[in-house]
Amino acid sequence: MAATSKTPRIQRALALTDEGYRGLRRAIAACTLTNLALMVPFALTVMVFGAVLMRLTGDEADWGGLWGLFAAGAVGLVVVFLCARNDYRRTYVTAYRETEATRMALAEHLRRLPMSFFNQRDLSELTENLMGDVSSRESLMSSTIPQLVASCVSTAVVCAMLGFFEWRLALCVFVTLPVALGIVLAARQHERRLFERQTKARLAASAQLMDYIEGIRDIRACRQVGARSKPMRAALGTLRDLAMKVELAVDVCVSAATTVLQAGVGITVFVGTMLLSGGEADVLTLLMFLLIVSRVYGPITSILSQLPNLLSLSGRTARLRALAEEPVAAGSGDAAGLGERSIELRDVRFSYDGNGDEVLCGVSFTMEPGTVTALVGPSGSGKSTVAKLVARFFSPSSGAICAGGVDLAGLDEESWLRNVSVVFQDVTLFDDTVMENIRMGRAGASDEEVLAAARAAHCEEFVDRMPEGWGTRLGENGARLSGGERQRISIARALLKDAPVVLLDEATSSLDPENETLVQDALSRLCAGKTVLVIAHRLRTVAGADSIVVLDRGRVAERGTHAELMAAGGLYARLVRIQQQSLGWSL
Ligand SMILES: Nc1ncnc2c1ncn2[C@@H]1O[C@H](COP(=O)(O)OP(=O)(O)OP(=O)(O)O)[C@@H](O)[C@H]1O
Repeated sequence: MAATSKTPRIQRALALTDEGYRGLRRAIAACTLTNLALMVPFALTVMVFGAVLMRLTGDEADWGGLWGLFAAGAVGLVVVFLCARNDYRRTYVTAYRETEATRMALAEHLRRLPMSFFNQRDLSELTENLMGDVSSRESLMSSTIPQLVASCVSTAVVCAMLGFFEWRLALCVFVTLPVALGIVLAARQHERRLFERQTKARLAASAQLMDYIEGIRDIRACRQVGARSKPMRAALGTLRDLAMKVELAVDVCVSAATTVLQAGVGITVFVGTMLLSGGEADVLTLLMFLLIVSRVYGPITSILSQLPNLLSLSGRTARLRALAEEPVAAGSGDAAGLGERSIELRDVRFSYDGNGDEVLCGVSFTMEPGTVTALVGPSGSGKSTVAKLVARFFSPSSGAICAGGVDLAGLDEESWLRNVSVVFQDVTLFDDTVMENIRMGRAGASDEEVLAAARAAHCEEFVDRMPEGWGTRLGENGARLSGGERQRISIARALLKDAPVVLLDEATSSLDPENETLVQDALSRLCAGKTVLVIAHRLRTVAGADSIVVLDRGRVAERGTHAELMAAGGLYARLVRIQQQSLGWSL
């Protein structure tokens, strides 16, 4: 969907795919054809009307010709039906297909963006982009743009035909059109600003709603129902006020333009009567013009009422374009085999917002292949951030993380991630079956392999209690699972993936002591012979690590084995002592 310099302007303006742009052109042609075909029955009606009028005024009517006109009318109706069917297929089918293609392309593009992008963007904003903005474009593609262009073409044809009959009356019919258009165009800047404010207010309101719904449990627990609903009420109030302002502005503008346009009827009657009384036009011509005026003003009025929406589309498509053109994560190198080599952090610095406070300030250490490195330190010292950088979810602001001497920044993100199994604190689950949620660890794994991994992670015990066992759907983000059950699913995924690098961030923090012992056993099997980075607050679980790195405020404070660090009597020894005192255990 990303545009190039050769992309036609309209395609770029509407953020269309190549196929969508071709479809839109075909839809416009089909719609124009329908509008022109619709003129045939109308022209025949005028001709029949003329013939009947001749009979009424005493002239000899040509009945044979009249029957011919009726027959042509019947054929015309069939042609109109066929054109309308083709028109429907082209416009609606094209719009719906393009909507689907755009959403899929954007979702796929989002998947390839660096994680830092999601740190700066709200989920509700992205949802609005993918659903609201694309839907608005769909409705304009299906029910506005083709009809608008077709109406302009057919109006121009009618204008030329009328000019051929009687140019002065034709001028009267259309003299008000430029003024009406001018009113709509003059108001567009004001309306565009209002539309933009309305979009911002909608985003703010949906962010407030999402916050409120996600936090409902805590709001109730803290008895904050009234207080927390205030910002949501304010955001919804702003949205309501802006919606009314937009409606009012559009309505006033369209009503004024339509009234000016309709004045053309009065002008046509006035000038027509003058011409008739002066003998410069006959009754038939005047009646024909009045008939036609009523026919052409309908589509023009609908164009005028649709124009404000069309003019507001530019803001929405600009957001779609910006999203589609967001640069994907850099690096394309193949990471095959690098997971089996040593992983080295070289003076890594990192801040989440790119230029704010540094979370890591020059971290350096090496993880040898097949060894366990434990990362410990006070809360907020940057342990999880290191794990995320090794997984390449983010890239260091400076310094480098190298596998086998190759900088991860130059590698294709997905290629590197094939080397890495992660079990993090926050487990993401999908609204799918237990089986498929575990199979995410390795797409294409057989049912037997999935079940073996699940059993090794001790998932069986809670899955057996579920109504449909392994086929039970987990609900949105695994809503029906406890924290410990979610972690066991995550461990099962990692076991199934069986990658050479394993990142464990508080992998057993939500488990009770009995389950923790069982899962530790599964984790030992997962980690055997792998390069492991383990983060755990309970220091006894990392005492056996080959190397322990102690982080403090984004810096490596100490490094060594458990015995060395205890002997050194530094931060690690102090943390161990505090835990011993609070938990009453000893090593
Ligand atoms: N997505 C984020 N955006 C901005 N800042 C973040 C983000 N994630 C973490 N931080 C900040 O980075 C710092 C380090 O966080 P990190 O999660 O790495 O610490 P940690 O040592 O793993 O903490 P804990 O032991 O409590 O899990 C913290 O000050 C935190 O507020």
